[in-house]
Amino acid sequence: MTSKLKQIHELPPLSDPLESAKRVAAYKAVDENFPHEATGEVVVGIGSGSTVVYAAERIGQLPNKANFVCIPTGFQSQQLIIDNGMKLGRIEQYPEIEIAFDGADEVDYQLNLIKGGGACLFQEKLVASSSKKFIVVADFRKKSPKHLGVAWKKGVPIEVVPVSYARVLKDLYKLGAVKAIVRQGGSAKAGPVVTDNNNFLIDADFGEISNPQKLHNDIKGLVGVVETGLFVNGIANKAYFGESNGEFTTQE
Ligand SMILES: O=C(CO)[C@H](O)[C@H](O)COP(=O)(O)O
Repeated sequence: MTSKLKQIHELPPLSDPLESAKRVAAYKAVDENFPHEATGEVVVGIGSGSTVVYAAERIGQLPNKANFVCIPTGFQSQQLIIDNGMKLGRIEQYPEIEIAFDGADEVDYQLNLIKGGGACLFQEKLVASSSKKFIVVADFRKKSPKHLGVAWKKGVPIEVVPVSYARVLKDLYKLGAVKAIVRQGGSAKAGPVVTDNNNFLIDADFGEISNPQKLHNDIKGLVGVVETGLFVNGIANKAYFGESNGEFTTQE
């Protein structure tokens, strides 16, 4: 069925080269991993952010898209599914997902990720950890030369129950954070960002993270923490990176 689709090299480049990099990563990830020939129902996870927009666009171009049930990771992703004419499902109905596509803020050499720059980390982790195959789509800026905390300098996003934020901030400093702040809405909203789950987000900078699994476990053990943006322990199967020269690279 892929042969009926326009191939990526047949498409005109986008005006912003960074957008072209995101598109090539996402289209290639879908083309090479999506079960195109499936005739029965396929449950697909759709992540959040600006790169996964192109993955949803590509899946929406498939002629058998009526067979797919797409599980969102938040409000933006729900809109993406609807806008691309795909069937929307809920994780409560489909707790087992065949394949999920999502972006990342940083990817290390072992395919550990920092996610949550778009404030959707909890549902993103729920969907990714419920998927048999989890494919990351990103542009070249997201690759870390080695550890997490090198390319992404804004800190590890952590979703917390609102009433616990002050306590968690103190505890994060005890765990070694050099800076921890409650994410603010800025000019778009006075006060903190409120997630799709009605929680707050803390961004905690731990510098270069040599043991992301341990850091995740330590943060997850704090009272008030719902989830961390450290995606570790082999959760991601493969990453596609759009490069600045219009090509793509992979890591698995
Ligand atoms: O984790 C995320 C949202 O919570 C995004 O996937 C991450 O921020 C990457 O976004 P983009 O593709 O726009 O760079």
